Amino acid sequence: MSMIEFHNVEKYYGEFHALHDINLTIDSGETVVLIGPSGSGKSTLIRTINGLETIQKGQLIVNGQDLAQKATDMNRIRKNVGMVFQHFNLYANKTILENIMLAPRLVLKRPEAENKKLAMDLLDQVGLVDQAAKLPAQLSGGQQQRIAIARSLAMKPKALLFDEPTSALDPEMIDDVLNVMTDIARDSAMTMLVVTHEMGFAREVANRVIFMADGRILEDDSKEHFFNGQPENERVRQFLAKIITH
Ligand SMILES: Nc1ncnc2c1ncn2[C@@H]1O[C@H](COP(=O)(O)OP(=O)(O)OP(=O)(O)O)[C@@H](O)[C@H]1O
Repeated sequence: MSMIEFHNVEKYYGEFHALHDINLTIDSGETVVLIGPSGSGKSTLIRTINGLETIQKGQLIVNGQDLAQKATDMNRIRKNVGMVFQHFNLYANKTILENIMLAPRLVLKRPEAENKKLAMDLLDQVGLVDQAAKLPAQLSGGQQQRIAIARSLAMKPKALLFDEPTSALDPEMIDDVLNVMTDIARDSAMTMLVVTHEMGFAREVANRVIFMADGRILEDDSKEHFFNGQPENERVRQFLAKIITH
């Protein structure tokens, strides 16, 4: 079953044409990595999926709902589709535990004891159970990002979108975050769409790799073909040669 479907989608920022004729289907349970040069539209594409950006043309269906229809309830979409941002976006004045418990309490009305138990289990899963009472600023960037992931998981979403989750981190913290993401990709049935420059992660866990440039999808391929075969497109080959030698 498909979780996300783009049909001939076009996106403009004023006059600027940011997404050109996007056609893309992501099935439930797939892990898809989205790569491409800076400014190619990766963030824009991912942000349209939970309505943070609107599209001007075409059709975008998420979890069976057409985002262009007025009757579509964006809150329901966001309940089912979580997002992890580059800069964590934790609530600065709330404890780590509260950060995780807040949305399930307010949106899902999950009973308090059950909510707390799930939050503690998730803290355990991301290796930070001893940090529950702290404030976000008392944690490292890598720890904050793992909390942001736990917070998204607390909503039990069907899909998780990651927008460059490790680009703001010091190098020594990147693996801790990627390991958490790898475990989710392997152990859960969740759909994951990940914008990242971490090719090791893509090689290890992606089912598919998508390459964008200038607002267009130039390549949409199985991981095996993408890394082992020769991508058809010259720009994709150049991009790969550059990042892999770095
Ligand atoms: N709110 C906005 N208003 C106008 N233009 C925008 C806006 N957001 C993005 N853009 C433009 O759209 C294009 C695509 O941006 P986007 O952030 O989606 O690219 P990206 O591939 O995610 O880049 P990066 O890897 O640098 O984050 C860029 O040219 C950018 O300047």
